[in-house]
Formats: sequence, C-alpha cells, structure tokens
Amino acid sequence: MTLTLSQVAKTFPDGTRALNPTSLEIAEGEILSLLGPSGCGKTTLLRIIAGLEAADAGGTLSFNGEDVTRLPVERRKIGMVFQNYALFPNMSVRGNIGYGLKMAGLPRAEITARVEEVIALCRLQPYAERAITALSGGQRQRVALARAVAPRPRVLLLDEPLSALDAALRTDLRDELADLLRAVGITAVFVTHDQDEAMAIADRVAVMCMGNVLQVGAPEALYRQPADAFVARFVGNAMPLGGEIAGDRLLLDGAVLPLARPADGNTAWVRGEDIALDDAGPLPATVDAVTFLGTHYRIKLTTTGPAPLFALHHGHSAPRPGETVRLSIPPHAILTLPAAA
Ligand SMILES: Nc1ncnc2c1ncn2[C@@H]1O[C@H](COP(=O)(O)OP(=O)(O)OP(=O)(O)O)[C@@H](O)[C@H]1O
Repeated sequence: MTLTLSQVAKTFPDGTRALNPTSLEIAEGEILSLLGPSGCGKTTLLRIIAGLEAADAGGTLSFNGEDVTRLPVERRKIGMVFQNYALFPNMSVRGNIGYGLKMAGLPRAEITARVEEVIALCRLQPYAERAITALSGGQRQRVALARAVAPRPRVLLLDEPLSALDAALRTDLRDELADLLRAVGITAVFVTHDQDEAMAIADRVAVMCMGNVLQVGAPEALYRQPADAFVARFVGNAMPLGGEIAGDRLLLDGAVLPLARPADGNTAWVRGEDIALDDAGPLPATVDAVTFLGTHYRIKLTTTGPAPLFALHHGHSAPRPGETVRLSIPPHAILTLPAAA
C-alpha cells in the first residue's frame, strides 16, 4: 500500500500549529520513521494518518490513490502499536492476537488459521497459551505487533514502541523489530525521538523540527548529506566548529582548516568520529575530560570554537585532562551547511 500525504497540516483549536503543510509519499512495504525532538509534531502526523486527528482543510491523505482524508479511524484499516502495547492482561497470547479478528466477525476457522500464521511469523509458538503477565517486555512487544498485523491492515503505525523497555533490551529489540517488520512486509510508519532506533529500523527517515519535515532520506544519506545544521546535529551529533568560511578554507582563531570545496555563506560542522588527535594537526585544543567507553575514548576538548568538541578516539591510550593536544580533521569530514532556521 502506498501512502500519500499532500499538504497535510494541523492547527489545534487553541491556535497551536503542530504541523505545517507536509507532503510525503511512503512506498508499498516501506518503513518510514518520523524522527525529531519532543513537540516537533511527529505524534500529530501519526494520529492524522490513523484518523485519530483531523487534518486542517486543504490537506489530503490517500491510501493507494483512495482519498481517506475524511474516513473515520475504524474504516481506514490501519494497525497500531502503542508505547505501552495496550494488551489485554487477562487474555492469553492467542486471545490477544485473535481479538480484532473476532470483533470483525470472521468465521472461527479463518480466525484460528490467521492467528496461527501470525504466531509463527512473530516467533511466538512457545508462548501462545501464556498470559500476557507471564511474558517479558520483548515478548509482549512481539504480541502487540502480531495483534496489530493479524487483521491484515493496510498500514501499520507504531508510536515509540520501544520506549517502555530498558536501554539494553531496546537495542536487542530494535533489530528484532526491524526483522519482523520486513518479514511481515507491511507499509509502516514509526515514531521515535531516538536517532539510533530510526536508523536501525527504517528504510527512510523523516527528520522533523517545529512542525516541519526538514529532510527525508535513507539513514546513510541523512548522515552523509544532511540538509542543514539541525539534521546534522540530530542525526550523528555534529558539532559546530565556528570560524569563518573563505572559499575552500575554514578560518578559525589560530588555525586554518582546508575544506573539500568552496562553501561561502555556510557554517562548519564536524562529528566526533572525524576528529583525530594528531601531533602534526593544525588545530590546538585543551583536553577537558576523558571517558573510557570500552571500544573507544570520548575526549572533551576546548578549542577557540563556540562549543566543546567531543572526539571519539580509538587508540590504546588517551591524553589526560589539562594536556594540550593538536587535532586534525580531514577536509571531506567538515560539513558545510546552512545554519538551522
Ligand atoms: N490537543 C492539543 N491541543 C493543543 N496543542 C497540542 C495538542 N496536542 C499536541 N499539541 C501540541 O502540538 C505540538 C506537537 O505535538 P506532538 O505530540 O505531535 O509532538 P511530538 O513530536 O510527538 O512530541 P513527543 O515526542 O513529546 O510526543 C506540541 O507543541 C504540542 O504541545
């Protein structure tokens, strides 16, 4: 199912403009993540797709070319997975998964067959008769997904489905969720404020800020060619270098860094993985703090720039706080971007 949004906007009755006119196309079987900080409008957009919120006049939403803008939620044939899963605790796994099919009045044999099919797809066979209260967080997540896809919805909407889990489990389950969504093969829209989650699960990510979709693209494209400084900060934690761009050089207080190409009028940004400790490097810095993180050190550095830089250092040892070091940044790793709006 292809999902098309054309100039969809939302102003709440109190005047809050939660979503500016937004146009997006989500391809059949594609998993799109809406990524952005709290309050940027991602839940509002998801609720408009669901039919839980009406879009402002002028916008249209269509499923495979059929205009569903005015269709009520119960007739849109969508599946939803919420933060807290909203499972029925006193029902078995099978009971939860079959619930929507029973409500839809499907024949018993058809319900049984579909429930078994979805149980197998979501690898829930060992737990089919268990009560929800006897399942782990990850197993509950799979049941919620199985229940949502059992009635064969046209699109699956997921609202921060991993946020109720602790950090270690979240990492395991985001990979599992990515696998399951692809196994189910459904068009899906996934809301998160966690960049790692968005990148791990989605085919494409829509980065949102203050009611606007700033950029839509595959995770690698967003990381390598962010459209502006907000996207670069939000996807991959780019940090401002300050200074002034003059043609193909970045002029900093006390250092000149070469750029890959001329970029006048822009601002310069760098990511932690691209900053190297290098005795022959052009940029002097003072070490403020060093954190050992197993695979690498995170080194907080002060330069003449507007904000501290955090370098990810993969060496076997690191300088100590208070030491003066020199840094180099390869020209292609200096992002030259329009300042955020
Ligand atoms: N019913 C409402 N009435 C007025 N304003 C609302 C309403 N619902 C949401 N808003 C406002 O609209 C804006 C977008 O909210 P939304 O819930 O879509 O953001 P979000 O990106 O999903 O944030 P979060 O990650 O915190 O859920 C916010 O400023 C919010 O306060």
